[in-house]
Amino acid sequence: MTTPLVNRSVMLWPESLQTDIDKQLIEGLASIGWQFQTSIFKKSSAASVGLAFIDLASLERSRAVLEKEKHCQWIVITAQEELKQIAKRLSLSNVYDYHHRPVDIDILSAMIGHCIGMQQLNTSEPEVHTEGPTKSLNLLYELACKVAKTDVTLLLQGPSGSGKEYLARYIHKNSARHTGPFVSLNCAGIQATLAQDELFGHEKGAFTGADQQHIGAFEQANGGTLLLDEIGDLPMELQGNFLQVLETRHIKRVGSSVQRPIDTRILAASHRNLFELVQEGHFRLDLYYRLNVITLEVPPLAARQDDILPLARRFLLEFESNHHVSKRLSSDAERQLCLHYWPGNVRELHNVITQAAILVDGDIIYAKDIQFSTPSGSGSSLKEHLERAEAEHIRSVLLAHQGNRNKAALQLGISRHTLYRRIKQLDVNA
Ligand SMILES: Nc1ncnc2c1ncn2[C@@H]1O[C@H](COP(=O)(O)OP(=O)(O)OP(=O)(O)O)[C@@H](O)[C@H]1O
Repeated sequence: MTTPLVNRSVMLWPESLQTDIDKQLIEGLASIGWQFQTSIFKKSSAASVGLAFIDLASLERSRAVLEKEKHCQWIVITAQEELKQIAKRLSLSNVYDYHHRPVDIDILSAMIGHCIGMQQLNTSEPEVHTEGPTKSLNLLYELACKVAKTDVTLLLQGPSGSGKEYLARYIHKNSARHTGPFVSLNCAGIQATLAQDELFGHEKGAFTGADQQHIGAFEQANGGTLLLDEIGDLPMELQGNFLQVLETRHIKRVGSSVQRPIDTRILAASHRNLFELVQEGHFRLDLYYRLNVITLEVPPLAARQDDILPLARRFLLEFESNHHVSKRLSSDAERQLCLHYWPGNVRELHNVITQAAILVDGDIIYAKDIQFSTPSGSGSSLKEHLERAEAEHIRSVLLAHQGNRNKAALQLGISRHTLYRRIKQLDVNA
């Protein structure tokens, strides 16, 4: 059953528009019922779709904002002559569509409605995954499925872009909480005062400028799951409060003395080794032990070669269902993808495929159409490529076991002696 379309909120970027044509477009959309939100950094926003007016001059700043606002699907509007270049250089997975001026209001309105509808479909009828694309992910996803049935706090580790949030969403969808909200909060780079507000919320009048009550992430995710991404960056002064929430399952809004119960499953993710942060004095040991009950380790894409083509095809199918255009990879393009080292992991693969699908006119993507945003591994031999993947995998397994070589060797299925030898030969930096 489809949820009725009740959400008419649309995010707007930039917050104040420069051209009269764009202002008129927004006024026109507002006159037919769309409500615009301009406080782009407010996590409590109801909008899951945004309009972004981008030109080449503002591209870099806009990209940073759109990338940060990844819970939102963006419809990008540009000048006709800049469209192709912007599509090529922006290439973000949360860009839903591109339009150039002059924009037809009715078409844009239908597109916004369609985008919201697609997201409601995705959240109201969650796809339940039963297996990952490779054997290594199958094991990981099987374990995730088991722990999804419990409410235990989990730590998800793995390099940036490897799929930690994807795994967190999978756990949420396969849990008894799947009809509740999934909220993701990135702790990286938030100042302590702002982070406290984002996590715990505040009462009206709690501080100068608090003219409205704000519900924090713990409460927004009530009945569902909260992912605290980059937990290693949570300011030290808030780590104690967070530990207390994990233990008491109560929170206190800023400016309130009332302890409120929360029914929120908490997942924490990090691309950094939390134990190292503990040793450096940046992360509390007691919180580390509280989080480290079960750790799920997502390997880098370079260490799961078998994933590259199934994922690439999955992204093309996703493109087809969003844009109603079918594209496929030639065998030389597939070879090219397999030779790349993917330092940006699955996110990079997603971007490369989406960009190629947008830019190629025909229905086949050839090797020449594939453009990597990171240095290509295609010049290296297969041996070099495999060695890099092996080194990366050994490094991530060692990190998962806080450098314990006995445990790492056991997980890797090799002897301790072989592990020592490979660390030396491959110059693994763990
Ligand atoms: N198994 C998968 N199948 C399909 N898409 C995937 C898969 N894993 C990751 N992705 C996609 O790859 C991109 C990056 O994944 P995700 O955001 O989960 O990575 P991450 O490890 O949380 O990154 P970061 O540490 O930077 O937050 C997303 O667009 C996600 O949808």
